Amino acid sequence: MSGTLVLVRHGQSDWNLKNLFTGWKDPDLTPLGIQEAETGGQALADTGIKFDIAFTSDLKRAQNTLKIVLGKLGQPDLETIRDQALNERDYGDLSGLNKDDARAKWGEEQVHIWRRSYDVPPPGGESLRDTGARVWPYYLTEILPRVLRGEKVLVAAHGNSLRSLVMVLDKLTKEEILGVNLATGVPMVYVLNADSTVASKDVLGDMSGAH
Ligand SMILES: O=C(O)[C@@H](CO)OP(=O)(O)O
Repeated sequence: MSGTLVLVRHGQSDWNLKNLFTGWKDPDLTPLGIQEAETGGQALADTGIKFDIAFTSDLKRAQNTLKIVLGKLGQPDLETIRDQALNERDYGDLSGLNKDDARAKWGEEQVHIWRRSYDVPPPGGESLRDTGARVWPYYLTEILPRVLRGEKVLVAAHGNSLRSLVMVLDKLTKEEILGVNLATGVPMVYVLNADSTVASKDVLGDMSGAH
């Protein structure tokens, strides 16, 4: 039996708009972020999918994205599990700083390494590997068993917490994950085989503008 796993990054947040490192801070969606969640939700609704359960983080930009998507799906009361295991990567001392100011201070390359490398943590924060070390066990114990039972599972979370999952699902190397950026509000539909490998991946939107 194979199940379906849909991953969606939250719509644009207020701090995405202000170009601030966010991490575990808790800004809400902007009007554009609301629109992005609506567009992603509509794209999912158009596939005719009905979910058995949803997961989200402890942060309101992901929770509110999920709420909007579930509204579009006509499943506003779907059972939802919230867990901080799915939170964004903790940006440590960079949280709240402007990304361009950080580039001016530490250099373009260093900031890119902090943002996108696999194993270099930002000062006082989590590397992608550290993030994966909490996301992946949660996925294995709470999410994957349901997918393998044939359920359809929706996960609304964050750019880097989802990159840590995508890295493993798509079998990407440390070098390959450096170039991966997830667009806000664009659902990724994975169908998994019974052995938990990926049978197919369908991206319902445009990832090319993500940065
Ligand atoms: O600020 C953050 O928490 C993340 C996601 O918006 O930023 P980045 O894309 O730089 O990892």
